[in-house]
Amino acid sequence: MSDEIKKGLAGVVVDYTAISKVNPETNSLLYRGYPVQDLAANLPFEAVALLLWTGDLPTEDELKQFQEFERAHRALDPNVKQAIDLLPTDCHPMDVGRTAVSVLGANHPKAEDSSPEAELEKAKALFAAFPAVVAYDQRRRRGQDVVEPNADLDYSANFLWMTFGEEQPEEVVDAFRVSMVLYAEHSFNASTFTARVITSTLSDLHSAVTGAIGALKGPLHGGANEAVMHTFDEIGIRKEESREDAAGRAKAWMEDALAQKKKIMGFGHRVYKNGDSRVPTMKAALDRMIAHYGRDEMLGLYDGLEAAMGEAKDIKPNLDYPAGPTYHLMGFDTEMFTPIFIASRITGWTAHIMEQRASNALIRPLSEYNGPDQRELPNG
Ligand SMILES: CC(=O)SCCNC(=O)CCNC(=O)[C@H](O)C(C)(C)COP(=O)(O)OP(=O)(O)OC[C@H]1O[C@@H](n2cnc3c(N)ncnc32)[C@H](O)[C@@H]1OP(=O)(O)O
Ligand SMILES: O=C([O-])CC(=O)C(=O)O
Repeated sequence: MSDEIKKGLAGVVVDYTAISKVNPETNSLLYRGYPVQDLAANLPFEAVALLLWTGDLPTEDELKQFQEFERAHRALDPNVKQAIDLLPTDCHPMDVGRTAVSVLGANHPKAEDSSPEAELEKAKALFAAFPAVVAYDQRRRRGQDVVEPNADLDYSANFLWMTFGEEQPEEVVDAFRVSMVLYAEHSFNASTFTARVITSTLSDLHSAVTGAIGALKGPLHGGANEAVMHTFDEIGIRKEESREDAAGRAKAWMEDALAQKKKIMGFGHRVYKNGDSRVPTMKAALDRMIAHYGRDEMLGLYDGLEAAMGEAKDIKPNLDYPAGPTYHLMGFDTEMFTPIFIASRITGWTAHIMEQRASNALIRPLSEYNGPDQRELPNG
């Protein structure tokens, strides 16, 4: 292999971006210059979405207008419902999310209009429409009907309302909001890069988001939040177990898994090598949910796995590690975790789609051929 080849584009800088700065040296993440922790502590997710799209925090009026828009566009689209109903209830919910975005694109009157105004409008509409897809998909798998949106509730509270058919306590809504802010944007990760590659061919916004969903599904990327829960399930969640006992079992599980050279989902990161900047904020939200639901044994499992991984390999958790158990405690089915990630990352993806389009160059790297030399057909 040539020295020039960078497998997985590791360490390669391919373009500028003004949307977010991931800094592994200072272990920080800025959205448009603002530390993500500050945004998560202070702002509704709708304001963070506007920040990512426009580059600036919205004024009170701009936020209010967007919140009204979001409320007006959040009901499950009848075309989308029809398409979802054709899909088996045992397919992966990421397939449902991918299909829903594709259907929304095919039905959008400005699907082929890539002016900045049309792109922003499409991004906002997708942001508003997607929670109903996740909510309905979880419900139909449980044999339940659609829950109509509740116009008294903001984005995060309504997401939970449409999923569970009940208003959730403030601290649960807040932990969910925090997760949405933290998942929104992370520079040139695999799914965002996918969206930018698709956009670079001058394809449309919904195609780029559909492709990004495909990239997010994999367990090396967004699918890890679901995989973390499978680990917890494999170890066994025993309600009422003491934190210490749960931690002991988790530690033993991890030592065994590492001895078998298994890759443990929810740990490690391509860019952060000394811990993910978002984990402390998400872990604090998880701690609040553990206290709220009285589920100390979950903390034992969490701590036991983290400690054993740290001792054996010094590899730190990534955002998916605390996010998975948080969504579990809230009552989401495990396979819905990555679709929730879509709902959040739609903001980052669409901001990157607009940025790519504004300063486009076709993304088309080179490869070094290592197949057989030129040869002739047997009867040539
Ligand atoms: C929101 C997100 O998308 S965050 C990422 C979510 N993904 C996961 O949690 C999946 C699990 N983690 C991983 O597979 C990796 O850490 C990745 C894909 C995220 C990053 O991978 P890379 O930067 O390519 O690092 P790479 O996979 O080469 O790992 C370097 C070394 O650490 C080890 N390692 C890294 N992560 C893990 C892990 N989760 N479990 C066990 N070993 C690991 C690798 O086996 C490798 O060891 P080696 O040098 O002895 O072969
Ligand atoms: O940056 C990455 O490679 C993956 C990640 O953490 C994200 O997309 O949030």
